[in-house]
This record gives sequence, C-alpha cells and structure tokens, in this order.
Amino acid sequence: MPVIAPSILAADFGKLKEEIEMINESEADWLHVDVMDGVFVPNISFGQPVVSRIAELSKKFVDVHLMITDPDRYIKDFAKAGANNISVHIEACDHLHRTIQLIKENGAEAGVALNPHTNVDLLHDVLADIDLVLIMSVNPGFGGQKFIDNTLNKIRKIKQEITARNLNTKIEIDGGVGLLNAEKILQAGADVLVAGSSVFKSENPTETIKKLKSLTGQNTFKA
Ligand SMILES: O=C(CO)[C@@H](O)[C@H](O)COP(=O)(O)O
Repeated sequence: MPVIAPSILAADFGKLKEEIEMINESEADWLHVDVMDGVFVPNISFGQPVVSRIAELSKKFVDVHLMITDPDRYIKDFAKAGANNISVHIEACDHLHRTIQLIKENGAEAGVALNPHTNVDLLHDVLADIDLVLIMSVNPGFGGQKFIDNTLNKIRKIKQEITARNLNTKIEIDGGVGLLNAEKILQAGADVLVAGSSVFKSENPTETIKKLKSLTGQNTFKA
C-alpha cells in the first residue's frame, strides 16, 4: 500500500487547524510540509514557528521538505519543531553527506530531494545513508502544476538501484500527483505520494485520500 502524504501547502490557511484535523482523521500516513525561502525557489511559504504548530496539531508523520539554500543553518530548528523527516535539495547542498549526518544527529529521518533536471544517478553514493529519495515531478515552488512525465523514468532508474542493493530507501514523488496518474507512478516504483491540490481542492478530501491509499500499482492505468 502506498504512503499518502497530503501537502499542507494546498490547504486553506484560514482554517489550518481544521485542515490538519481532517488529515488526522483520514487514511493519510504523513503530512507533507513545504518550506520555501524565496531564494532557492521563487516563493515563500512558512518557517519554523508555523511548522512547530503544525507538528503539534498533527497526529501523522511530519515530512518536512526544505526548499531553501544552505539548509544546514536550519536543520536543528526544524528537527526541534517536530519534523520526523527532513528532506534537503541536492542542488542546495555543497556537502550533502555532512548535511545528511546533521539531519540524523538531530533525530530526524533524512531525505534528499531532486529537481526535475537533476539526474538520479547523483544519489548513488549516499543512497545507503538516506531514508528517502524525493523526486520532484514539477519545478518546485508552487502547487497545482502539471506532472512531468520523465519523472517515471527517474523512478524506474532509482528503484532498480535500490532493489539491486537491497536497500530500504523509500521513493517519494511530489508535484502534480492525483487520482489520474497515481497508479502509473506506483507502477514505476514509487512508495510515497505527495498530493496537494488533488486532495485539498477536491470535493471530498477524505475520500480522495482513501482512494489514493487503495491504489496498488498493479492495475492497468486508465486516464
Ligand atoms: O513541493 C511542492 C511544490 O513545490 C509540492 O509539495 C506541492 O505542494 C504539491 O502540490 P500539487 O502539485 O500536488 O498541487
């Protein structure tokens, strides 16, 4: 069964508490939290105080995606805020291995995110050290964008490496994921589906989460 991680970026911030409570009562497994600094990506979302409150309210695994430059400066703060997993961008780290160690030293699981143009092979030398590969299926910064199809090749490639080396590293896909394409994303080898607009903008978010959760990656894809 896939891990479902609704992205809080697509929630109604005017009723953030209710939105988190809805996720708490749903079949979602994780809560995905996007931190954007307006430098690494052309958008600003929220910082440590907001993440801290989100984590307090959440009963789900808190999955923090740092879309920020030089993330080492803030890892301790986000771990303290309650992040269960912290993902940093490979493109934002000069010393990726050291950053991964820092995340773990601060008690969180470690993920590495890749932009759509970044080759997944660049992860081979840290693959055994991380819990999660976060493959961006849109250019990061905004919700509601169209899924980039080449992501499927990237998933297959890294899945093959993970399987060949008998690793437990999970593959998470983020951007443009919804009921129409989730099955083929799972078929390619994904373990975790981040879904923003497709959940929060749907008529019945709880039901959408339930449907995503029931996908197996075994069915023939129907658009
Ligand atoms: O990291 C990001 C955007 O940069 C994502 O987590 C989005 O929040 C996903 O939103 P949808 O594409 O599912 O609307």
